[in-house]
Amino acid sequence: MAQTRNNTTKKAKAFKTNKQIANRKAPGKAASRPKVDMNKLFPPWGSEEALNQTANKLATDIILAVYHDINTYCHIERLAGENFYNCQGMFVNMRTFTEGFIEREIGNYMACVESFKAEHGEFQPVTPNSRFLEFVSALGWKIFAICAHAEAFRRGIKEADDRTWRFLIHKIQENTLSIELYAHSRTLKWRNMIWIHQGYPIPGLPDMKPEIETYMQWKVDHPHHTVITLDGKLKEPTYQGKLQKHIGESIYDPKKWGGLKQDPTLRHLADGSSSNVGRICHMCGNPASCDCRLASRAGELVELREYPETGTGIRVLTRFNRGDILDLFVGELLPDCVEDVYPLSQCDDEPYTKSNPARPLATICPHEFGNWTRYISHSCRPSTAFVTRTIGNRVVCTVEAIRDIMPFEELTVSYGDKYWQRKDLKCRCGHCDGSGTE
Ligand SMILES: C[S@@+](CC[C@H](N)C(=O)[O-])C[C@H]1O[C@@H](n2cnc3c(N)ncnc32)[C@H](O)[C@@H]1O
Repeated sequence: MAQTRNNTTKKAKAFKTNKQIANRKAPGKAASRPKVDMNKLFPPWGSEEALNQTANKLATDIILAVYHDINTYCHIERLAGENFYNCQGMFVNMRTFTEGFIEREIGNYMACVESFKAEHGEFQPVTPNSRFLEFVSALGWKIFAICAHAEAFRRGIKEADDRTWRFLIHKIQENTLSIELYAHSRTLKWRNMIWIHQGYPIPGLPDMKPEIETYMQWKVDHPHHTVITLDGKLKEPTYQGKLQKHIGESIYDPKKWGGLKQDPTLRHLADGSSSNVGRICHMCGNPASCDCRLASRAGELVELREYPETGTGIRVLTRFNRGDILDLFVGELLPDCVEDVYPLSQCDDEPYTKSNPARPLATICPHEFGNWTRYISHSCRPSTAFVTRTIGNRVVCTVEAIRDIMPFEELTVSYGDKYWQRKDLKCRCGHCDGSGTE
C-alpha cells in the first residue's frame, strides 16, 4: 500500500498526478464526470419521488439507530457488570424499556384478538393495522426481539407513517443476517426478552419456541473475526490459511528488531526524554509526549463483508462526515516490508518534500494481527485516506473520511499508483481502466 505522508503534500501530489494522467490519456479533453440529474436529486416538493426520498431517509435513520442502540445496550451491560459508575441504573432502565415494549405489543395484540373473538365468536388471524403482527409474521420473533432494543424502532412501529414503515420493513428484511450477526457478536441476550411468552400460543403468529431454541452456529470472540459472504454465509477472515486476529494497538516485538528495545514510533525514550519523533499532538497540541488517545468508535459501526470484485471489504453501518478520523491503521511494527498485500510504511510526521522526504520509521504489517482498517478496498475515487499524525505518545497512521460517507456504503481508500504498477493485479474499482489511476 501507499506510504503515509503529510496531508497537504499528499493532496498536492495526488492533484499533480491526476492532472498528468488526464493529459496523458485524453489530450485536449477535460476529464468527464458523470452528470448529476438535479430533478432526481431534489424532486419537486410533494411529488411521489420526494415523499419516497423522505420516507427512505427516515427508515435508514431508524435501522442505523438499531445498530447503534444494540451496540450501546451491550456496552452498558458490560460496564454495569463491572460496577462502572452509574451504569447499573442506566442498564436496568434500558432493559425495562425493552421488556415493557414487548409486553405491551403482545398484550395489545392479544386484547384485539380476544375482543374480536368475543364479538364474532371465532378467532380471526388478521388483526387490522397491526404492525406488530406484520413484522413478526414477515421477520420472526428473533429479529423483533433484537430490534426492540432500539428506541427508534419502538417509536417507529407506533409513529412512523405507512410509507416509512414499508421502507423500514424492506431494509430490515435486506439486512436480517447483518442485524442478527451484529447482535450475536456483541452477545445481545434477546432470548431473555421473549422467554416468558414461549409457554402459551399467540394465535395467528409463528411459534416462538423453535426460534428461541435455535442458536447461531458461530463463535463469539470479536465482531471483526467474521465476514458475511456473497451467498449469505459466514466465514473467518484468513491470510495464507491463518485467522487474521484483531488487535487494538500496534505490536512492537524487540526480537524482530535485532533486540532494539525502543519502538521507533514512540515520541519519548525509556528515560522520558524526547526521541525526536513526531511533531505536536493532533488532539491537544502538546509538543511533548502526552497521554492523548484516539477515542474512535467507528470500528463498532462497520462490518466485514465480501464484495464480488475485491474480496473482503468494509461496509459502514452509520454515516460519517468528511474530516472524521475513523480509526488507526494498526499491525505488527517491522523493520522491513515482508509482503505486499497489506503493509503500510509508517513515516515520521514531518512536512514532506521531494528533496526532503519524510523519514521512514517502520512497516505496519497487519496480515496476521491488525484491525478492520486492513480490509478497506482500493478505489480510484476513495472515500477515506491514510494520514500520518502525531497522537499522544506516538506517530500513527489514521484512516480519515475525505468526503461524507453514506450508510451501507463500502469504504474505500487509495493504495497509491505504485500498488497497481508493481503487482500482477488489475484494479476493479469500476472508476478506472484497471490501471489503478482514474
Ligand atoms: C489490503 S487487502 C484488502 C482486503 C482483501 N480484499 C481481502 O480479501 O483480504 C488488498 C487486496 O484486496 C484486493 N483489492 C482491494 N481493492 C481492490 C480493487 N480496487 N481491485 C481489485 N482488487 C482489490 C486485492 O486482492 C488486494 O491485493
